[in-house]
Amino acid sequence: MSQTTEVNPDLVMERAKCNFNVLEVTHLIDGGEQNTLQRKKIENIALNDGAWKDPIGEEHMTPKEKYENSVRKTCIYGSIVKNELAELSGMESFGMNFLAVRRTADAFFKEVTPLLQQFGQFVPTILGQCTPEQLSCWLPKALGLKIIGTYAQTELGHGTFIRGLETTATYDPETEEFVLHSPTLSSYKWWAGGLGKTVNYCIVVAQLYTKGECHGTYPFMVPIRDEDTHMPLPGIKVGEIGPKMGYNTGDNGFLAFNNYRIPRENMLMKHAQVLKDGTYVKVARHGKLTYGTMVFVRVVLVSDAAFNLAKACTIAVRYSAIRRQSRPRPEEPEPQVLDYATQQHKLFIAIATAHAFQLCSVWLWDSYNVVLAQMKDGNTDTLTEFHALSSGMKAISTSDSAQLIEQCRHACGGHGYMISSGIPNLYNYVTATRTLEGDYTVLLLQTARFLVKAYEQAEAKKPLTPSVAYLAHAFSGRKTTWDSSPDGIIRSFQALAAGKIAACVRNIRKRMQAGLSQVDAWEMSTIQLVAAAEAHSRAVIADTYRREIVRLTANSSPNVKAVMEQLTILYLYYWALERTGDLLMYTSVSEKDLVDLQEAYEELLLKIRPNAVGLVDAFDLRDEILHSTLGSYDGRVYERLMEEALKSPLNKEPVNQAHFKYLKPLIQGKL
Ligand SMILES: CCCCCCCC/C=C\CCCCCCCCCCC/C=C/C(=O)SCCNC(=O)CCNC(=O)[C@H](O)C(C)(C)COP(=O)(O)OP(=O)(O)OC[C@H]1O[C@@H](n2cnc3c(N)ncnc32)[C@H](O)[C@@H]1OP(=O)(O)O
Ligand SMILES: Cc1cc2nc3c(=O)[nH]c(=O)nc-3n(C[C@H](O)[C@H](O)[C@H](O)COP(=O)(O)OP(=O)(O)OC[C@H]3O[C@@H](n4cnc5c(N)ncnc54)[C@H](O)[C@@H]3O)c2cc1C
Repeated sequence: MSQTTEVNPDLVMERAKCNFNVLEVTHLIDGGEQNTLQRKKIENIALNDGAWKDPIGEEHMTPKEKYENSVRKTCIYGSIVKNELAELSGMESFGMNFLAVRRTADAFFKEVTPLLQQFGQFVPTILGQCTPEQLSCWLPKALGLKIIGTYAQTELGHGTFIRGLETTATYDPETEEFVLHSPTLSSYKWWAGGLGKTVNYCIVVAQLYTKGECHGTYPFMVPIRDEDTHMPLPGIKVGEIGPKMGYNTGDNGFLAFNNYRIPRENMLMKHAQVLKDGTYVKVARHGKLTYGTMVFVRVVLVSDAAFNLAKACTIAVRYSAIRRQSRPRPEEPEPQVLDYATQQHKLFIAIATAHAFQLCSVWLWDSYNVVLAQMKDGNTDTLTEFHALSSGMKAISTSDSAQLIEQCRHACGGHGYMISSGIPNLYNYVTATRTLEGDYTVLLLQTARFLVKAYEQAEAKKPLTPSVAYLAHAFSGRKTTWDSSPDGIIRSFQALAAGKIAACVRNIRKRMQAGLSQVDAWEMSTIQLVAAAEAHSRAVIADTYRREIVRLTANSSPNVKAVMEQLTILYLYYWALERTGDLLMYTSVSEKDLVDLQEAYEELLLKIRPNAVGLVDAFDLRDEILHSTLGSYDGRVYERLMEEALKSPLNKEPVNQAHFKYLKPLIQGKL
């Protein structure tokens, strides 16, 4: 935690008020004291020297300067953390070092590094899609940054619908090569991070053709730039796609092929092979194993959502503690805005949600490792459920985080709109994660597919997998009894998920009986299917959060236990109150129960209030990582805002030339 000599007196007072051991909660969030120590060690090594600091604020740079500055910092950061990056050589070991490296990277990059995809997708695809020989050839090069790569799947015309990709990879047995071709403008690869200017290699997803037959999409390792001159290779057209809402230091690019040849060995052949004579051999037992990188990144994005939300609430809570506004009691000074119940309503759910997503991400990661281990033994049975689970969690966590980060901006009033508050960059980053790696709606519809099948299993009294075991109770014919205990509320969330899934199934059947095809009946029901998948995912998140907190605080000190319990209950009450209509429909909840619940929620806000600053301090986010005038540990908000204002290039001269060039002639009536 960064310390300065002068700390805003309101923050000093808040920290004195906090009744729990902040460090104990930090350990809990990090997954143990050892992890905290290791994270801090990496942060200290990376951040204590400062050579990476921006010469001028990045927001004042041109796009070209921003990009070049980001590459500069990437190289400094890469040299500092190269040992930690090597840890990636086994996906299972994606542990604390990797998370600490990802977290510390944010001190260097307010937006993103052009090498994000090198570690977020390129290396994971090599790990997940290569044969052992390919792995030993490419993995050391990628980890050692001898080759720099990205993952180019999305095209101008298709992102969601992978089977609709148009880029072709046609095998030529004469030369034992694949010929990559982009037949149309819509087939141009589009979006891949780092592709515009940075990478020299690219994993390209293309339709595989051999012996005149198309076998679907597969990944190919494709050199696109000369390893010495960095010039695009003949047959390659590559460039950057232009300014975006965020990710502007990430040089997302486009790429097209003109009958471009690569050796046969460059098809990533873990799941299917093309033999020298062009024979296609399918190895995988599950049809979607080539989608593996997406599953991996979706899991990572849940932890990313938690981390970025933690940053936003640290900023907004600290700022709300030092910001004083209005005078409800004329005889008293202006209160801290954090004392307003409406402000607490905006912010405490953000803290609880950051905890919920953090714990769910660890649980999801552990479940993923179980699935990977089973797949190593040839068993892909659990992949479908895991795909449904990770799709739903990715959709909800990225979407809720973006919305809550925006809520944190609202909580910071006008100053939250300043780039220097740190919140706009956070929002721009996180809101993109709702779309990338599978759009929100599209992923929830994947979850819904699984839920409808699970419902049919339950109906037929067949065994159910753990995440949908609650469906077994969906056929009692009675409404679930409302009970405002934590377990009772979770049961109600499950009941309303079950009720919504049942309604979808009924609707689909009714529409099919009325003569619609299965596809049309499904399509007509998709609004409800998305709502059902959302309800299911929320029930899983609420249940996991509650279970994990109970488990992790079993030996905690009483005050830590109490405040963690308060946050989980706040989370449950908040979502119950957000879904009162659904609860009335699917449970026995009464009007009085809901009035009581609202009152209990408001009382809970008051209980959490004295610990609010302590709770965000426990996220232990260094000022360098927060990049915020409003959220620094010392709370010197107004001084920092003024310092940043003075850095504006417009303040470098007393009068701007535009005055003489345009305004003066206008004022003088000469225009
Ligand atoms: C030098 C030092 C510098 C250091 C700096 C380092 C700092 C950083 C450190 C570390 C990095 C950490 C990383 C952090 C964060 C990572 C961010 C990375 C950036 C990401 C940028 C974005 C990238 C992208 O977006 S890549 C493109 C992603 N694209 C998509 O996601 C497309 C979405 N579409 C789909 O997934 C599919 O098309 C579909 C699922 C919607 C439909 O597929 P389709 O084939 O049509 O399937 P369908 O016929 O509908 O059948 C569905 C059945 O298939 C099953 N199924 C579908 N998908 C899967 C799956 N993945 N797994 C298993 N099963 C699947 C499904 O269940 C259906 O089964 P059923 O039985 O038939 O019902
Ligand atoms: C910042 C950023 C970085 C990216 N990085 C990469 C990268 O490195 N590599 C890469 O390959 N790609 C990358 N992408 C692309 C990303 O994966 C796609 O944008 C994403 O998968 C969404 O696909 P789309 O753009 O085709 O959206 P579309 O599918 O065109 O979505 C448009 C709308 O249609 C809806 N829709 C689409 N299909 C359906 C359906 N079946 N049912 C109901 N509604 C539907 C969606 O919900 C959405 O509202 C990146 C994107 C962004 C924004």
